[in-house]
Amino acid sequence: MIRVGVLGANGRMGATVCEAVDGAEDMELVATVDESDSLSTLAEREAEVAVDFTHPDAVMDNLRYCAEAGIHAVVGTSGFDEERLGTVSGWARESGVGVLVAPNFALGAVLTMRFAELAARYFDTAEVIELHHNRKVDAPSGTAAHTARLIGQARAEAGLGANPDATTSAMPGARGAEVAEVPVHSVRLAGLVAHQEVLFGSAGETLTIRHDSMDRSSFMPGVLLGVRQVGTRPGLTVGLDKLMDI
Ligand SMILES: NC(=O)C1=CN([C@@H]2O[C@H](COP(=O)(O)OP(=O)(O)OC[C@H]3O[C@@H](n4cnc5c(N)ncnc54)[C@H](OP(=O)(O)O)[C@@H]3O)[C@@H](O)[C@H]2O)C=CC1
Ligand SMILES: O=C(O)C1=N[C@H](C(=O)O)C[C@H](O)C1
Repeated sequence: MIRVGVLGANGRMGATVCEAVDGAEDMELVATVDESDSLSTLAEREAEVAVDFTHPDAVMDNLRYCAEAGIHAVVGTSGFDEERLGTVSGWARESGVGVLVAPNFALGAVLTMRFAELAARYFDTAEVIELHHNRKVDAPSGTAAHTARLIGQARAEAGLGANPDATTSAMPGARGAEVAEVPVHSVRLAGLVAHQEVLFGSAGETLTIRHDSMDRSSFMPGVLLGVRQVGTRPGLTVGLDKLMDI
């Protein structure tokens, strides 16, 4: 049995993770932690793996605690850039724990990112539109930022320059945020869960890759896979694709 603690247990994702861990035959939910609880609960209850779905402002303190306490971590919380990943990688290396940071745990979203990475070199222009529920605190989504970075890297490796774009006059925000020179547009709408479109265009053709999470259960197989494997992967792993052989 893997002893699991959940950080952000009362949140939308945390509550769903608690149910999924409870229902997994090879896991035991030993600790639930929210903002008013002490992180030391994790060590007191001898958690082996902590799952973090909290807030970009909280996740770094949580991960430093887990590394110091020798607890592996599966992280879904957004807000990771290269600097944060470097810091977490250092903590994981020093302590010997495994840390999995996954921008998105839904299988279809992981495939979307991989397909986008493959397609990027073949098209002149690329843009990302992400659509989420209106309670989401950050924009753009971690998934969209990660997708844009993968596209930007693939374009650079293929020797493509910036998106050709004749816009010389635009209202602030009209062309979205730029991540790795890829425009990223964020929609926030009551009723949505998590959705993304990656659009590619060249002369005479476009390619649209779309993924929809209609329910938070879509993230659970990926989270449980992460919990099962993180202890066998010391150091930092970024992206669920590394555990899926794609
Ligand atoms: N990688 C993936 O597949 C997915 C990632 N996410 C990401 O997960 C994160 C959480 O999303 P969601 O569940 O919708 O958000 P919620 O706001 O519903 O949940 C966050 C929870 O974390 C709690 N919290 C805040 N600070 C701390 C802290 N220091 N220690 C412990 N708990 C804390 C909050 O408590 P309180 O409300 O009292 O502040 C709240 O219960 C976001 O960053 C989101 O982008 C979401 C879905 C999928
Ligand atoms: O806040 C959410 O809901 C989600 N957050 C993650 C992100 O920022 O990419 C993953 C998914 O899009 C749902």
